[in-house]
Amino acid sequence: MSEEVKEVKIETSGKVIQSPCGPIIHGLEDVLVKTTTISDIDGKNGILWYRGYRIDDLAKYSTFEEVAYLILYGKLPNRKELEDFKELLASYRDLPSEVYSIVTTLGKVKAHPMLALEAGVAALGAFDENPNDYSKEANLKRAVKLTSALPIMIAAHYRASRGLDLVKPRKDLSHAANFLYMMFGKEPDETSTKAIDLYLVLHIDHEVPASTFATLVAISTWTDLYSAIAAGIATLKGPLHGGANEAAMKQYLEIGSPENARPYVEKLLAEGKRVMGVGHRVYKAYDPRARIYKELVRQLSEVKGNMTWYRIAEEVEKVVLEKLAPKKLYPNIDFWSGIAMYLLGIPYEYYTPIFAMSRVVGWAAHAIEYLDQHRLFRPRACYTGPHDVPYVPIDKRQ
Ligand SMILES: CC(=O)SCCNC(=O)CCNC(=O)[C@H](O)C(C)(C)COP(=O)(O)OP(=O)(O)OC[C@H]1O[C@@H](n2cnc3c(N)ncnc32)[C@H](O)[C@@H]1OP(=O)(O)O
Ligand SMILES: O=C([O-])CC(=O)C(=O)O
Repeated sequence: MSEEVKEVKIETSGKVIQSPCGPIIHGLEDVLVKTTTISDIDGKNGILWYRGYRIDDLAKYSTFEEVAYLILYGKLPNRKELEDFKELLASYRDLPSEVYSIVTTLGKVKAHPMLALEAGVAALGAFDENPNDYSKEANLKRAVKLTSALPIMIAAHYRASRGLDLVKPRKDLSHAANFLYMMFGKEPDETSTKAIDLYLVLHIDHEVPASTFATLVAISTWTDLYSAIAAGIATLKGPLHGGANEAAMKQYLEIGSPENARPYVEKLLAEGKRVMGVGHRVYKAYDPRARIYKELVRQLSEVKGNMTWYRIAEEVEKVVLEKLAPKKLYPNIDFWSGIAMYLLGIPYEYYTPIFAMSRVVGWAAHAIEYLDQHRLFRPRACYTGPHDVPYVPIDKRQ
């Protein structure tokens, strides 16, 4: 930024707190931190683009591998590029035994799998072949390696937590199918694979949410990509962000039947609590990913012969549209996504890790992009405590 810029006026439609030092843009709402060509959101109209392509088109016609290529390399692959990329991803389907050991140990003690992912990704950094190579090429290679590594870690944690033998990855399956294969030890059917694949396509990137910002803050210090991704995972875990998919499913389980949905939500709102899977910092309309995935959940529920969870969510949605839509609060992707995972037999603590398994691509792409326009993130806080307090020796303190 130019040294001549002395005064900057930041426009925000968000909440501003007046502090003794000046206005604080609460939660950095609407504050721009970088330029990007990776993804864009029209929050007013509920539209999402990856590299200029509408999410609706990519969801309909592309697989996770194609979209991951798009996010990382900036263009949709042709057939040859796609085959090569799939081969590359498959060639990295392995973990050092020490990393397996860390992840499975955390599985055995029933640690949350997001903690295992944080630890596993950081540990993987210890095995980097060229830790001092910070080039774009080296980081892109790491991004692909990490994309292959996360599903292995999640499945290893799941199996260890249940006392099951590990299932080694297969190189001949798609990213989504291999994940389900490692989880359950059998080749998945097409419907289940599609449910995971679409979940991955819809979660791959979302401009600069809290987790991507955490990744950017970390990479802005010139730390390594593994550490920056671990920061993203740590931040995604919270229930106001990625952890909302787990929280939303727990909400449906607590509701238990479609008839209980209305009184449950009305009581929640009367107590000033939040409906999980609802609301968004940027979308002031229905989240386009939620709209797409809702339809998959409906179809999957029919195939599985279990409409209960879809019906419960539908009833919750009715109350939300009635009572919260006037405040521009609508269902987000986390409202629907957990139900599909539940129908696939995946326990709820794995829903956010599966989100991370996709978002790792977006985190890495944003970190790599930011290194080209790099400046250290270092904001200020307005200190409101006292100064020059007289020092009291320990024996004289009250
Ligand atoms: C993949 C993702 O990360 S998507 C987001 C996933 N998170 C969730 O689903 C958790 C539930 N949702 C929320 O907590 C919020 O909507 C967030 C955190 C996502 C966004 O919140 P913010 O932009 O910070 O909005 P903020 O917290 O200022 O809320 C604005 C108003 O809406 C209300 N509100 C926001 N979300 C909800 C909700 N889910 N249920 C009920 N009321 C809500 C707040 O109480 C507040 O009301 P007030 O102005 O009367 O005090
Ligand atoms: O954009 C956000 O704040 C959260 C979100 O939906 C995502 O990360 O997918």
